[in-house]
Amino acid sequence: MTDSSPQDWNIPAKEDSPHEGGFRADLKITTERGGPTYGEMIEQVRTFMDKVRYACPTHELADEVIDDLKKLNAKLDTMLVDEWTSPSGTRVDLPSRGNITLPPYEISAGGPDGVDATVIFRRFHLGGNGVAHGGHVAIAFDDLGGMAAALRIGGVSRTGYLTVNYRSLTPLETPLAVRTWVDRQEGRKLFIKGTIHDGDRLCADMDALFIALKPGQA
Ligand SMILES: CCCCCCCC(=O)SCCNC(=O)CCNC(=O)[C@H](O)C(C)(C)COP(=O)(O)OP(=O)(O)OC[C@H]1O[C@@H](n2cnc3c(N)ncnc32)[C@H](O)[C@@H]1OP(=O)(O)O
Repeated sequence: MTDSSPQDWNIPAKEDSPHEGGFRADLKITTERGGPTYGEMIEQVRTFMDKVRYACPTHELADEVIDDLKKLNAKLDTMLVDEWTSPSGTRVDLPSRGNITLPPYEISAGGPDGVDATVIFRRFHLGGNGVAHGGHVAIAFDDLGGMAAALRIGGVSRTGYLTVNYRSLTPLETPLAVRTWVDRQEGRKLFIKGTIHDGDRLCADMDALFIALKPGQA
């Protein structure tokens, strides 16, 4: 935590926050929270992060940006809610459900047989030499692999392990085809596979284990 605005991030859930265990048990889907321009707000933050990644500000400009950001942070401080009622992660109408921490993806098909999505790694997902950081590739697989597991079992699971094979370079700012699916299930264990393609070229594939949470499990 920086400077003068200490923040208790562990804001307790309210009584009507429908959660149980490690993830929300009763996923109340709404596209209302955060208002009609929430997606544009998230997009502006992503664009800002793109600029930050490549900008070399003067001392004066850095100070100006710091002042502006302090004002914005103070504005958001007035509206912080617990994680269960934050729109980030539940806005199914937005790329990556409005979750700012994820590379933006859009789902084209999803069900018990798997998930098809298009992901775009942004400029701020740069690893080096103009291509995506491998960790960000793994994040895309983790979320979309978890989604394939969730759609199979109709409940939540946590990642046990996740192996990524980086087969070729993963470009930035390019729509990439992601597919994740349940390869097999043994009780609570869901063995998930996934691929990311740039056109016909395989960029990476995934082999993961997700474990369905028991009721109330953290
Ligand atoms: C739609 C949105 C999707 C979002 C998806 C995001 C998913 C995430 O990122 S989750 C965050 C990262 N993951 C974590 O933090 C998980 C941390 N670990 C845990 O909480 C626990 O270890 C947990 C819940 C995974 C499993 O614990 P528990 O419920 O006690 O199960 P446990 O009895 O140990 O294991 C169940 C089975 O899985 C096996 N198993 C567990 N972990 C592993 C592993 N890493 N490798 C291989 N097998 C494993 C066990 O051997 C056991 O097998 P069997 O039934 O054949 O004996």
